[in-house]
Amino acid sequence: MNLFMQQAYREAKTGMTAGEGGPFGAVVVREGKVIASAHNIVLLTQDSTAHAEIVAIRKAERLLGTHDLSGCELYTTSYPCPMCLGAIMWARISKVYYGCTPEQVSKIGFDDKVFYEAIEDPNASGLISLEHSDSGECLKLLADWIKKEDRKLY
Ligand SMILES: Nc1nc2[nH]cnc2c(=O)[nH]1
Repeated sequence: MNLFMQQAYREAKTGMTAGEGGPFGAVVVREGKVIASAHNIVLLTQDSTAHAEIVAIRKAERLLGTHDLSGCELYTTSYPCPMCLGAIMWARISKVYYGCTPEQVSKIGFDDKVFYEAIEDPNASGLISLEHSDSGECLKLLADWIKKEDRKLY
């Protein structure tokens, strides 16, 4: 096994053995060096967003003092769920190595694949209702932002 994937694997094993979360680990690497590694801590922290990839990204960003992880790679023991894939893209990580597939993860009861299917048409999924509301007022925020001279896009 690749050394970075080995570290992600050990993270996953440690986390699940301790009862901190599901069997998932992730490592952020830059120029061949580990910047941060983490495992899923959803159960430990009672935080549904504390997936291995998100925790690793947060640690790496805190350590490097930036929200921009371009040039970094991510090793994760399973294919990222839709939330993590979004976080990975927001962090500008452009290379991901994954171990298990969403199909394999779904076989042990996690909903990663279900959510991927729902995202294609959330309102038709039966899982969630998304309703457009107060658009005029909210649009003012965007107008204010575009007028803000010191705005920083990320
Ligand atoms: N890739 C991945 N899938 C998950 N599904 C539930 N939790 C996780 C996680 O931490 N990582």
